[in-house]
Amino acid sequence: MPLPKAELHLHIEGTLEPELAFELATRNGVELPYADTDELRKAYQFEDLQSFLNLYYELMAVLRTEQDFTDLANAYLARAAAQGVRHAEIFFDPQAHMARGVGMGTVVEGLWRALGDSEAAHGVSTQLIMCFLRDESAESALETLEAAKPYLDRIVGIGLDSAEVGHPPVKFREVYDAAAALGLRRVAHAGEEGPPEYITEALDVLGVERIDHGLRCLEDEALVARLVRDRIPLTLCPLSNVRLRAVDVLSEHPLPVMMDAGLLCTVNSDDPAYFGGYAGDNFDAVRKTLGLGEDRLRELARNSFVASFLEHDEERRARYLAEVEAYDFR
Ligand SMILES: Nc1ncnc2[nH]cnc12
Ligand SMILES: [Zn+2]
Repeated sequence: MPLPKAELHLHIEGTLEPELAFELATRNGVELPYADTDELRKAYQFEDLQSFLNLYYELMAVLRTEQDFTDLANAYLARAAAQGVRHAEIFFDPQAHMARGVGMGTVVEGLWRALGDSEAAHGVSTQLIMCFLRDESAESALETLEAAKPYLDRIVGIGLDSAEVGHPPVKFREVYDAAAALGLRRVAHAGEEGPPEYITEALDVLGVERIDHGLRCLEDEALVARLVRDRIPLTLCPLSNVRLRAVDVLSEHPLPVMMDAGLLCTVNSDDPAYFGGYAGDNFDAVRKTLGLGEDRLRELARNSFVASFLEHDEERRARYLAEVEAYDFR
């Protein structure tokens, strides 16, 4: 049995495996510019975040109907469950679909058909976090929040993703204020490729409760001290960082340094279909390559539930935490 964990940084569109992409392309009559799954997999060589995003957005063209989103989410939940994920807070990118004429309702209802059954079908509790694309305009983000209003009972919070450099958090002050007024939780990608100032700004201007990635906080000692003091969780994604060249090789990933510094770190998969592994694979990789011992692995699993948005169900959080403490690594 794998170590129980929560996944807090997972883009559902980034779980689109080549096989499902081709299946949906056939179902929807969408032409993909790749002969087969092998050729597609060969395109998974990325130089940076943008080179990945280009393929990520291109492949989304196969997602058209509610059923497509249901199938996508069910495939992820089955894989996540097999790797010990007990709770998943799942990002989705509505603007990337609405730009193709796929409505907010299609996306949310489609995902919800899988998420609503997930506890019974997969043993995984779930929440949805709607992300705004930071390389789109602030007005577009506001329109997206407006379009989500009929579905807010299914959305726990908002996030900020896509191309980071040149799109500072402050650009989204208004939509984050509006979301907070609606009672939505707030997170944002910051310090993946962007500077540590973006992390500070996400905290001060957007009022985020967790930082997605946050890797570059290490360049600012005072910021690290603040993140430690305020117990701000970081949703790290080690395999993603290697594939997108935020770190050169996994053996040089700063996760152990960050944990030693007292940061509240979690380990997640980001876009597992593209980066070579799901949540459990990320745990396995840091265990083997970074030599993390049982105490550290248990700490990461504990942190994932501490950092999760389970305030509406503290009994459940306590149950998950008890599973982590009782876990026998042998
Ligand atoms: N790692 C990542 N960073 C920013 N935006 C993303 N969208 C999907 N994956 C992302
Ligand atoms: Zn991400």
